[in-house]
Amino acid sequence: MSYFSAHALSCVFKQDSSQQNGKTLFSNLSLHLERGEIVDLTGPSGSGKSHVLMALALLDPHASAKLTLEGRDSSSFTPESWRRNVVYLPQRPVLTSDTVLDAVLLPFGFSINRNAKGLRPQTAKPVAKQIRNGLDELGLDDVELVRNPAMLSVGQQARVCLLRSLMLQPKVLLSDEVDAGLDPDSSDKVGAMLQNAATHMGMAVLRVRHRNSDGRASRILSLAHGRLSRQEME
Ligand SMILES: Nc1ncnc2c1ncn2[C@@H]1O[C@H](COP(=O)(O)OP(=O)(O)OP(=O)(O)O)[C@@H](O)[C@H]1O
Repeated sequence: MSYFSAHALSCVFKQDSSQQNGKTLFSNLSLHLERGEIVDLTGPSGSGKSHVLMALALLDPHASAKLTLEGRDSSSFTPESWRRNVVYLPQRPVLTSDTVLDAVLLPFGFSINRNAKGLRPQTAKPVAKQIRNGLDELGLDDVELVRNPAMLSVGQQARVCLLRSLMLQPKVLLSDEVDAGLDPDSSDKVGAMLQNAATHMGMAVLRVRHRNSDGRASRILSLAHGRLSRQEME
């Protein structure tokens, strides 16, 4: 039994209200991820990689699939609890909070800014320290916790979003080109942090990447013309 599996993974854009004559982006794909495994997903632009990831997180209304996590069918989860376990990290960073700190804490439903209500100071300090350390590890040591995320570059925002996703400690992380616009050193830091999460937390990571292999993935899958195939490792 695989840690995470997808069968009959399909994405069809319906053209009319009768739900007939749709455009099929992909159909009947299968994939699996083992605990603590990093797998890369490559393929031409527009081949549907993002839609695969969104389908796995039950975020794509055009997609259908039979999904299991640790042997449990996705239908036995609420969509919310599935998405707490299977987190999609989108290609375009979305940070709406006023500070980097609040942006990272947003999914936890609390704030430790000046008007903090929900978190006791003895909890707030270690969490802020953990976020600080995470940002430093990702090469964001010059980004203050009080900085407005809108003032960050896209590559910086992407790494803040990555840290936020990792702090949720999902069982599966679906990472959509998080290192796309980064220099090689920053990209390596992102890879190292994902590897750390896989090794020490057992997180299964599926990464959409256009870069050359960084040696961290155990398998590389390629999506092209609606088909998923395993690529030879270099
Ligand atoms: N409503 C729609 N109707 C028909 N086709 C659509 C629709 N929405 C998206 N598509 C198609 O889906 C594809 C985009 O898929 P996706 O964004 O998953 O690709 P990708 O492989 O992640 O691309 P990239 O590498 O450029 O990010 C495109 O081919 C686009 O034409």
